[in-house]
Amino acid sequence: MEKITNSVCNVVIDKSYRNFNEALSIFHNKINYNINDIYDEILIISDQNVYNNVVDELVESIKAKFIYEYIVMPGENSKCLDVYEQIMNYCVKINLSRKSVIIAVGGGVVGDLAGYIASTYMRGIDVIQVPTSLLAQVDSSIGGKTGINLGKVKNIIGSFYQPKLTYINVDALKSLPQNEFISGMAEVIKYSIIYDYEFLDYLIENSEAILNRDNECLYYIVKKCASIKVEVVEKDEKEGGLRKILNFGHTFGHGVEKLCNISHGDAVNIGMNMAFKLALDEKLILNDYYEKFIKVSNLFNLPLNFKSDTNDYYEDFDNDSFKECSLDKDEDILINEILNIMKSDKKNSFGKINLVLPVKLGEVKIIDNIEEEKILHIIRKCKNA
Ligand SMILES: O=C(O)C(=O)C[C@@H](O)[C@H](O)[C@H](O)COP(=O)(O)O
Ligand SMILES: [Zn+2]
Repeated sequence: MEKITNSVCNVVIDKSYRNFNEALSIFHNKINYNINDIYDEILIISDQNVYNNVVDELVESIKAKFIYEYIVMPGENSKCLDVYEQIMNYCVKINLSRKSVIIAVGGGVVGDLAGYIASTYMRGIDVIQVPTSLLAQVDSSIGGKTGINLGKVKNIIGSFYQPKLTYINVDALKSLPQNEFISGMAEVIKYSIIYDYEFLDYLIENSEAILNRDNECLYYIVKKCASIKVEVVEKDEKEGGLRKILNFGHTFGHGVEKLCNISHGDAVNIGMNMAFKLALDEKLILNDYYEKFIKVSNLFNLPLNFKSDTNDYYEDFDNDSFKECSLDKDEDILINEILNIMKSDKKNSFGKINLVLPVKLGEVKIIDNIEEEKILHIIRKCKNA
């Protein structure tokens, strides 16, 4: 069991769920900790996929007297106001109090949703994150970003609300479907580009072992990413400046994610590719660095370009005339819509799009003066024919 902690974040990395109570006791300064003395009720929020694999084992190790479960449908659609309201009603029904705790067991969707419920129920009750996907273990369960989507706008409703504890069982990664694991690797690669160039070499050299989910490699990458994240979050908890680097690939990525129905990690990788291309055009980096990004993306089978499913896309428009557009026009509408989503990004202010671009090996910078035409050009270049 490994503890990564500072004034803002409390993270424990483990290899099973057996030490959950011990991990929690560290942060409550108690010995022989009994969860029933601290919390009157526990609500576990999870999704159907995770529930079948993980929840029983965890519940057994928690040994709580009053434990409830709320299981949502897997997938991004659960991060919405309707599901939020349903869970809030459930919290009221079971009498969750200010001395209760919500435990989020699952991937990014469950963590963001449960975190937001905890931060708003009775003006805030404790939340513990138990991330089970790679993406959640290395990123979304740490640092206190919570949120839900509103229509096509990702995480536009939310709060900064730190979990009491993020308890990571690396062994849970063994049972993930391969596409989900790979998608999480995009966030792992992100850390190497924003903070630790040597880590990029590690990922390239160990790609096979990582893909085979070698125990040591998994532990190493989760620890490395979690350590970077807690360091950045401690310095800038509310994303006034430095924390924006964790959003590398996300400004472009959120647009693609929403319009093309792809996973968060895949969209982030495409978004990072766009940011690299723009940095090249702006002569901020050399081609060799970009080639290395392409190499690592290929090794992990991560996408660099997006394909649009125009049928899905047009379902959201009332105006029938869109459906009669020529292919070129269709594409232009889609590309402009990605730009519109980028304009609603939370990093922006004073009408300027803030982009996180690579500027040196393992270093990125926030740049806010790129003309829209250049951004559109990059989006166009990354659209598969
Ligand atoms: O923790 C952060 O800060 C991040 O930006 C991490 C991102 O990987 C994560 O996807 C985050 O939820 C995106 O946040 P948003 O502020 O762009 O909605
Ligand atoms: Zn992300």
